[in-house]
Amino acid sequence: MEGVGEEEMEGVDHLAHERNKSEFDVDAMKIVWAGSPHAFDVSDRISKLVASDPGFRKDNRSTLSRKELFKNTLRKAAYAWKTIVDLRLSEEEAAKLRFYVDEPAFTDLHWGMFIPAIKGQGTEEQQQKWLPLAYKMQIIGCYAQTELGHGSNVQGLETTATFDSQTDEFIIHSPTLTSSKWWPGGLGKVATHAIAYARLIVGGREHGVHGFIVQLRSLEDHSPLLGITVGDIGMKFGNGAYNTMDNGVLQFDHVRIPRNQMLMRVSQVTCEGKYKQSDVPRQLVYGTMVYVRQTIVADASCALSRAVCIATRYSAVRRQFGSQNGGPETQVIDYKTQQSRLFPLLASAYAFRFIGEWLKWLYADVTQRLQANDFSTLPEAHACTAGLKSLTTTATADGIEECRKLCGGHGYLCSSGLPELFAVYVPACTYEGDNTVLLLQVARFLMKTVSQLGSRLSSKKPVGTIAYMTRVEHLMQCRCGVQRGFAELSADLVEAAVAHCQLIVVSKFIEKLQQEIPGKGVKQQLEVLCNIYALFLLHKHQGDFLSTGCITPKHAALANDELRSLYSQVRPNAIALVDAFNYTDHYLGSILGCYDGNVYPKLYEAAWKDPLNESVVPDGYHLYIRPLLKQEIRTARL
Ligand SMILES: CC/C=C\C/C=C\C/C=C\C/C=C\CCCCC(=O)SCCNC(=O)CCNC(=O)[C@H](O)C(C)(C)COP(=O)(O)OP(=O)(O)OC[C@H]1O[C@@H](n2cnc3c(N)ncnc32)[C@H](O)[C@@H]1OP(=O)(O)O
Ligand SMILES: Cc1cc2nc3c(=O)[nH]c(=O)nc-3n(C[C@H](O)[C@H](O)[C@H](O)COP(=O)(O)OP(=O)(O)OC[C@H]3O[C@@H](n4cnc5c(N)ncnc54)[C@H](O)[C@@H]3O)c2cc1C
Repeated sequence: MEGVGEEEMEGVDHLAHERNKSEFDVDAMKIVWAGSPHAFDVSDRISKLVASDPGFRKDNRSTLSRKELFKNTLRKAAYAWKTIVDLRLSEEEAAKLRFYVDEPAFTDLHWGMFIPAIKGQGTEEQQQKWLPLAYKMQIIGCYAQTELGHGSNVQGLETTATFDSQTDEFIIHSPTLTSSKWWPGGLGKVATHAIAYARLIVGGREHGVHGFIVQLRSLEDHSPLLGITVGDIGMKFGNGAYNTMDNGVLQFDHVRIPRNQMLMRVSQVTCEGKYKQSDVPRQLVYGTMVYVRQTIVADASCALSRAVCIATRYSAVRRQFGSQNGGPETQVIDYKTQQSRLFPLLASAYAFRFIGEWLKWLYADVTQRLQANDFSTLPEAHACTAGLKSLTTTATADGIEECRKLCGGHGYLCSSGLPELFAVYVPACTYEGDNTVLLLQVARFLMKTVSQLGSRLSSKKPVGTIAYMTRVEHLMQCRCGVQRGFAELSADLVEAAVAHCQLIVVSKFIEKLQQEIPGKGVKQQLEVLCNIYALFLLHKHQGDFLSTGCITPKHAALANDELRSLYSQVRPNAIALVDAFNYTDHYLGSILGCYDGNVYPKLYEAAWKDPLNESVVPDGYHLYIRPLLKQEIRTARL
């Protein structure tokens, strides 16, 4: 291009000088981030497959209407399914392909909730009947629990399921407006079936909330079945964002289903109308939520790492102030304020990755125990998944917004990828359990644990976390010691719950570093990030730590000094640490975060593609602006 300097030419890696500073083996770190060489291979291969296929294009979303956007999402979902079938992708590869397509869609709930609910709460017979249909996508399911009037309070759900022993059926009914199912993803326009949660009534007696498989639409022409009223609940936060998902509203008008469509692993109703509760905790009916919460923690590390990758690369590209004798201005990544905002988020992305790995292990362990009717770790699994889902999604949503601000004005452009990432991600603080409500569950678990174990919550933590453990115990003692009710102290107890979850994240990061971690300099980099995560939180909450007496103001000052030193150690490795996420430019969807750092020409080129620039004189000029300019409207009545 004429007049284009070397610094703006395509094909040049404008971040090469940054990559050359790296002090560790980036390829080895890619394996650590992916979880294993196999996981890296699958992830790398599938992400490139998606990035190279025009059928998965996503750069035009912000210019589509809601109906065009939704139809495009259906096209992509069908295209993804065809790709999976044609290429005979494994379940793992297929899940990765849906992840890298990167568009909220009904498939999230079909694969992420409908199928797990049947696997977790269905009998063997029910699994054998419904799972093959669901795996082949011959039925499309959603998870219909939340209602217009109740979401957090599951036991307050109003939909009824009344057993009719004459016909061996359940009658599913929405008795009130507030009992309308409201929010389930995929429900509005696509799902043919739902796992619907309703109050079970047998012989005039209520037995609490249970799950039922209900067909919603004809498999012939997709029309809603008799007694089913279903639709979309309307536009949501942001323009494109989550509006690719048909979150729906559903009302049942005395819909009849066979008795064998009640999920009966936890409880049963016999054809004689006898209600039987298996000798398993009724909370297993909540099992799908526990499963999704642990996947959401892993998803938090993905979302936060995307935002941090964009902000880190752009912070290395962007120069502002500091020019000496006409030389280049200073890279904003070299400002200590930029580092003190960005690097704790980089450390958090890695911390959440590892806690997500541990939580996946914990969930698998509790699932295995449940199969042997060992329910001993269910309360801890619930508290951990609830608390870590709350902690990581809050930190990630706040972190994505901070990354947008770290990119200055250009961070506010859709082409930065950050507004869309925030808009799609932020409901994670609400769905699968409002984050405060979930922390109250953790607080309840801590109260019970303290009352059972006395002051020491657990001695099973690495030495480096003594301060964190003491902080939790101190916060709990301050609350439990006071003779006031849980409700009165709930705001304080939630703080203790957050402290407990932060203790878990720090201790699992330290445990991760006790493992064999191959690659030159890799473990050293992770140790730096672990220390940043732990010391940043200690600095942020130093009031708590000082009040325990286990650190002094001098310790707090030393911790802050150490943080600055750690930021300096990260600085030369920052670009390599985000390269280790191995995201394609397609998946990042960000000009500011593009791999080659050639930002300005891409920003400029993208601007002219906006539909508003299809004409140099905008529609409306002659009708509204020209009269204004010509003052022909002076007499017009405004
Ligand atoms: C789709 C996902 C795909 C992939 C995932 C990857 C990334 C994510 C990306 C996108 C996600 C896509 C779409 C979003 C999907 C969102 C779907 C939803 O939102 S589904 C609806 C979610 N709804 C909730 O989470 C409701 C929250 N409320 C509750 O869980 C409960 O009401 C409550 C708050 C726990 C209260 O329960 P309850 O009223 O029964 O009573 P108690 O508090 O007294 O508890 C009694 C007793 O039970 C224990 N307990 C409670 N819950 C559980 C549990 N889940 N497991 C085990 N034990 C539980 C509790 O501790 C008490 O024990 P006790 O103290 O008595 O010993
Ligand atoms: C994008 C999106 C997708 C969703 N997908 C699905 C889906 O597929 N299937 C499905 O079933 N649902 C879905 N939901 C619904 C979601 O699960 C609920 O919105 C969520 O559980 C929160 O419940 P709520 O809306 O009733 O909030 P509420 O509980 O009404 O929360 C409102 C406020 O009240 C506070 N509050 C509530 N109870 C207490 C308490 N006991 N103590 C202190 N404070 C309290 C909360 O902290 C919050 O500040 C989705 C929601 C969203 C936003």
